[in-house]
Amino acid sequence: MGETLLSAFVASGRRPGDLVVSEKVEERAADLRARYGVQTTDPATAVQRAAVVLVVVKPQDVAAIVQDVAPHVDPAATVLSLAAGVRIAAYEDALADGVAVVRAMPNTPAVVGEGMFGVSPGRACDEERLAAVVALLETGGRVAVVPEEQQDAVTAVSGSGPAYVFYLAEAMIDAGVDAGLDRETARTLTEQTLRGAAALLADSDDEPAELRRRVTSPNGTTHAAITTFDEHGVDEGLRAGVRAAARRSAELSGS
Ligand SMILES: NC(=O)C1=CN([C@@H]2O[C@H](COP(=O)(O)OP(=O)(O)OC[C@H]3O[C@@H](n4cnc5c(N)ncnc54)[C@H](O)[C@@H]3O)[C@@H](O)[C@H]2O)C=CC1
Ligand SMILES: O=C(O)[C@@H]1CCC=N1
Repeated sequence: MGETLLSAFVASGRRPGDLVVSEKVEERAADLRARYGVQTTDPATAVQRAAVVLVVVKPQDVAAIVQDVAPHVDPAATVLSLAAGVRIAAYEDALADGVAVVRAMPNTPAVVGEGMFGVSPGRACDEERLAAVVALLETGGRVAVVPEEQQDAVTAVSGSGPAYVFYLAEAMIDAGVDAGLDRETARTLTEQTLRGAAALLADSDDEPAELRRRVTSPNGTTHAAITTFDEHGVDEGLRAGVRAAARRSAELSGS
């Protein structure tokens, strides 16, 4: 995820010389230097002159790294956490007063500049510092600002959401093969249908139910498919799955 953001920053025109990366696996650090032209150093040195400090390690590694860097973070800096389930208070307790904290839940389409970030500002984060973080993340996709209590819902909808779409894609491709298509053609048809439907949804002010109605001829093929989905409880299953993700997110963040 850190590299995804790094590549988005560089692709959007940020100068590699303005970015400092800390990566403990030296081979990986060398690779990042070679491919992006950034400097790498240890975390405490990396944060010293940083206006924005991104924390993109596994949630269980956050406490140790924040402890390490806390004395070196500029009080005027913003710490942006991308770690799932780690609460703003955990950062605020460890960092000096005045350091702004922003918690963000990314998703993997940021790799292609189409990510969705749900961001929540902490108590020391003013409008100006929040706007700077939003502008930074917009290089990797869209940003929605939500209160921290809604981060479990964001995680369930957009954080895990790409996996739900890939799950649908797997089923559509397999069903296409069962219906007689070769796998490559089934993938092309599925891929472009998902892309086209997503673009239409994004472009339209109409509700998804209305867009669906326009595809559905009376007693036609779409009607046959949707009726079968309903008989199999697909809608109910999806809603239950998203609720389970939100519950799991709450458990993981200890709330
Ligand atoms: N919403 C989503 O779809 C996803 C969210 N994430 C979030 O992003 C965060 C990072 O996850 P990944 O990128 O999958 O983890 P990762 O383990 O692939 O990357 C973390 C990197 O940080 C380095 N690192 C760890 N501790 C370090 C230290 N003390 N000093 C310097 N470098 C250190 C590791 O060597 C590793 O290269 C997680 O907290 C996760 O919640 C990650 C992937 C997907
Ligand atoms: O599956 C997970 O727990 C993480 C958080 C959201 C996406 N991946």
